[in-house]
Amino acid sequence: MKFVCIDCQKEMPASTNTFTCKCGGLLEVVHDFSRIDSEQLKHVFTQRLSLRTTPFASGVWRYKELIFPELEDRFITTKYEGNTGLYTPVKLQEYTGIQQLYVKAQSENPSGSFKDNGMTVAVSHGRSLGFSRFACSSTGNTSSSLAMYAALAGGESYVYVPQNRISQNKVLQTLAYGANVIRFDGTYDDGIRFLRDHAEELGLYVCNSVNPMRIEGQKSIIYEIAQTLEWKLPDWIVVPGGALSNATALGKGLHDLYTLGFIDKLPRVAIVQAVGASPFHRMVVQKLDALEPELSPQTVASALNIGNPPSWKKALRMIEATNGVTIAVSDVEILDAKAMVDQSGIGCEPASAATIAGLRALIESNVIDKEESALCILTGNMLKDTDTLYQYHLGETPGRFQRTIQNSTLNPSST
Ligand SMILES: Cc1ncc(COP(=O)(O)O)c(C=O)c1O
Ligand SMILES: N[C@@H](CCOP(=O)(O)O)C(=O)O
Repeated sequence: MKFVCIDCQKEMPASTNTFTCKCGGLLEVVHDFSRIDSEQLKHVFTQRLSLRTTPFASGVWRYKELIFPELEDRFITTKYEGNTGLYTPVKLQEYTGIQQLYVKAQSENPSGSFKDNGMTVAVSHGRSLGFSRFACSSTGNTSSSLAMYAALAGGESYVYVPQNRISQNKVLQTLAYGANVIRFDGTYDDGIRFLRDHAEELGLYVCNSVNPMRIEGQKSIIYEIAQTLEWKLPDWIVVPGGALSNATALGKGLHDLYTLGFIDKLPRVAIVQAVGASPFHRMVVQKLDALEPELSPQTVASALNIGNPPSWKKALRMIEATNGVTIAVSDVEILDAKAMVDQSGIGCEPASAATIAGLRALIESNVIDKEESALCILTGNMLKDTDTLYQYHLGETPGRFQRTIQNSTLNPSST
């Protein structure tokens, strides 16, 4: 395993805490899979499904050979993440208009979001390099996940969170896990810039998705989906787009599965952004040469409040490789889709529901045919942002699927 710069192709050992090449490009992990026997490995992955308490019971470390084969098991910090539910909710099928719909509930991860798939690998990599101080810039989910794994590893976490437009619940979850929470006036993008410039001098191991080990962990999401579906993926995979780590990891995982012969066809991918934070979508539809950052991203889906997604080049490569598409949806569309996800019994936070809103819009505009099959990745838990829930159902936020609380005198005739 080595790190390779995606811009100048310079190679470096994977035993480094520097995730940006001298030329400014992001690094990615390159494995040597030439000695892998895919059929035998499939068998091993199936056997590990029945494990309960070894690291291989994790839905990430089950695939260790494809993620971080060199890691000594004593460095693995795991909460048995992954192994999340794959559902086929009729309500969402009807709402989006597609005939076959799957949703993958990464919200069922231990800290409540998809970040755990990546964080277990980043923290384990950091530990193997001798780090015990971990850091991130975050809108709240990365920080909750990092705080949880750092605590589990007996280390310390330093998390930089924007003062405004993020969910209080996520900050509290982070704090409660014991993190050092540093609030600042700015956005996720400013925090990333700060860590890029200062993490090394502060002795901090950076756990954001600029760290290629995060991406290695997150690609297990598509491995797990493929294994559950007996290595046959739906026609479309739909992911939300903020910093674009989901999109990047999905691209890398699909590439692995296809080149190793685990799947014989690549699905198409749709990335859904929020209208108020959609620089990647704008770049794709306007065929711009480079991403033009959005200086003041603003969406109710606070996890998507990212104006300068670091991984845009990796995500673009994935869109090209899968003949993918991008779309932006409004806050109202996101909140109505979220209400439908919640009322289907699965539940998710606003950023995740962007996938359902996006799928619905792509079907309405005939980009996706309703006869095709699709899978939406639901990235975060519905209790991650109760302020937005309150505002939608009991406050002033417009929408179509509000529920009300009835007052009662506990008289049976009132039910
Ligand atoms: C719940 C949730 N959904 C979606 C996203 C956006 O995903 P990505 O940054 O990988 O594009 C985030 C934040 O990254 C998130 O926390
Ligand atoms: N929504 C994210 C922001 C992106 O973070 P990264 O870990 O992909 O760099 C968060 O939860 O902080």
